[in-house]
Amino acid sequence: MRATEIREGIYWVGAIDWHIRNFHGYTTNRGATYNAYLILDEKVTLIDTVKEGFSGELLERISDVIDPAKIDYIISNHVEMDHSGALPAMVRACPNATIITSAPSGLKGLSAHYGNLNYKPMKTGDSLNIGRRNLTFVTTPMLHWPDNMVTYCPEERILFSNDAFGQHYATSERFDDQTDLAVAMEEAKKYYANIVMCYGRQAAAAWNVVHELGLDMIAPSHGIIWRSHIDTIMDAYKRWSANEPESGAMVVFDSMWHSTEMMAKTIAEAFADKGVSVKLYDLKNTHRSEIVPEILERKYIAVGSPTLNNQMMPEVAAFLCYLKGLSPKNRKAFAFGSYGWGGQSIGQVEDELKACGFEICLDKIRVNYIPKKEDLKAITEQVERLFD
Ligand SMILES: Cc1cc2nc3c(=O)[nH]c(=O)nc-3n(C[C@H](O)[C@H](O)[C@H](O)COP(=O)(O)O)c2cc1C
Repeated sequence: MRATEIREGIYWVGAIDWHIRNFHGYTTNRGATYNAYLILDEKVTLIDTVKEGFSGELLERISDVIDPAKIDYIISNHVEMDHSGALPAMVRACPNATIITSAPSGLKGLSAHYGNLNYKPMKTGDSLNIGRRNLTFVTTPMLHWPDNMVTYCPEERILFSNDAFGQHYATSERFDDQTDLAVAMEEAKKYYANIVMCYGRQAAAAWNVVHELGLDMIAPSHGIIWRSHIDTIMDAYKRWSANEPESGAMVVFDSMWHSTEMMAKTIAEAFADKGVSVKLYDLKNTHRSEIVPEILERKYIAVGSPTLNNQMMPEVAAFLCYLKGLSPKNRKAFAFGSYGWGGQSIGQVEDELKACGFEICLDKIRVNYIPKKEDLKAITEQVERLFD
């Protein structure tokens, strides 16, 4: 396995996880990469490691350019195990290395995971001279763990951005201009929605700092490296972190016997008839991590569930729980569903939508058993009135 030179003396030495399809509950249909970068300078520096189980691949790629024992610094931009899992193996292979981490949270987090190693904590603005290059550290707390930081090399105008700007996308290509940009952007959007969205305020603050740097390259810890389409990904992050979609709708439901499904289709049609772009998702067929990216660009969210044993459907509950955690802002929402007798699910869905902080823009829509033509007509009129 070979290293890929991304700039003179700077190599990608990460691992490609072609087969992973579930990353802590997030579907990764295109696999993933764990990116690590090796800088050859007076002090040999490794930026991030890889997930445990891929340390052999990391060591093989490093060995393609240098004896790993010569590494002086291992920079750990983020404690999470997809970036630090190979740290124990690296410490064994590079006995003289100092581990650079953020202060205080990186130090605390790495110590909790790996015990007492040779750590050197850094604060925002601290720099490390490694020879003809300097590396400057900027902590980015809660983007998306307390310990996160990014590493900037001013001489190369490269930002090693860790999870920011990443995508779960296994490819043999390393750069944005070597692969299909639409796919990279789709995966970047999915990554932002599932991992970063709940920290939109921090993302917007980080965006302002990164924007000033005039970068040649953004080298994240997952997926392809941005060099030809930096503006495209920066513009998308600005839009997503603003969290203020102007239009668009999505209808998300589960259904046992198709009544709630009929209501969902009617609601979707009503949005479309009003010229509002709409997406319809059946939670039986689409995983929640594939639905949430759509929320980034949509203002209206309608969620439907029939009543099952006095409750909403478990898939709907899981979706709403996930959504609440991701906390999209400035959305309008309403609940709907079919029921047999008590019909508690629809109120439960509405309560959860309120708990998400959404404005309830329509009274909950309830239909007893199978919707009749008049019920569906009434639903259409209710939704259309939103735009009168
Ligand atoms: C296993 C089961 C449990 C149900 N429990 C309730 C219930 O507790 N309260 C209620 O109002 N309706 C209950 N129902 C009735 C459904 O909510 C009703 O049939 C509804 O029309 C189903 O909508 P759907 O076609 O979208 O699945 C239950 C139905 C089934 C199959």
